[in-house]
Amino acid sequence: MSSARDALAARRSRSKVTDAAPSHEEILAAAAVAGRVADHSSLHPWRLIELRGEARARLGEAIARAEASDSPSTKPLRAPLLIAIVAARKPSTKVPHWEQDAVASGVAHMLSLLLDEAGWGVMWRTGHYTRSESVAAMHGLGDDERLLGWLYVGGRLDAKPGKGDGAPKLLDAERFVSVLD
Ligand SMILES: Cc1cc2nc3c(=O)[nH]c(=O)nc-3n(C[C@H](O)[C@H](O)[C@H](O)COP(=O)(O)O)c2cc1C
Repeated sequence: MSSARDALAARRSRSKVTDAAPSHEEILAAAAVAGRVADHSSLHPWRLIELRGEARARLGEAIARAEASDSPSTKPLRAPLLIAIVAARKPSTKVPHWEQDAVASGVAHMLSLLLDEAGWGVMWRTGHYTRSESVAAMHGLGDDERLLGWLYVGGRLDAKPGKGDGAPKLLDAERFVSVLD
């Protein structure tokens, strides 16, 4: 098992994946760990929805309705498994929605990292239709739930030499970190 530092330094998004996909049990195991992110008042303001098989085609139809298009979108078919990230806002006088959404986003990043570390290809995707009514209805979202997009998950293609097979470059953190004293 790699350290969190090593896993994050090596992580990269994979836009093209094969038809292999992690099982529901693997997603449950990864979600149990991803849900360990800091969570103000432990509200657990998130949930995940796995879209497999025909559900991806139904999402394509919902996207078409959002776009007033005659033909279903084929975008959801780009991976065998889509994991919808839902910010499930809970009633709280102490924790505002933006803090709750930060927790849901954190869970998605951690889940993405864990799946990448386990050898799967992952890419977080959205679109201008992400918060459309038809897409919300297709997922069965409640009034206090908002989609943050989908993790597209599948098997990794063999890396072509020289293409995406090296360690990603780390950021020049001096640009993003300042000090007040
Ligand atoms: C909330 C969110 C939504 C995103 N939506 C898209 C998207 O719709 N299309 C896309 O090409 N990349 C999208 N990205 C960016 C990719 O997931 C990925 O991070 C980016 O291509 C950079 O690659 P890297 O993760 O290997 O550094 C999104 C990322 C986040 C966090």
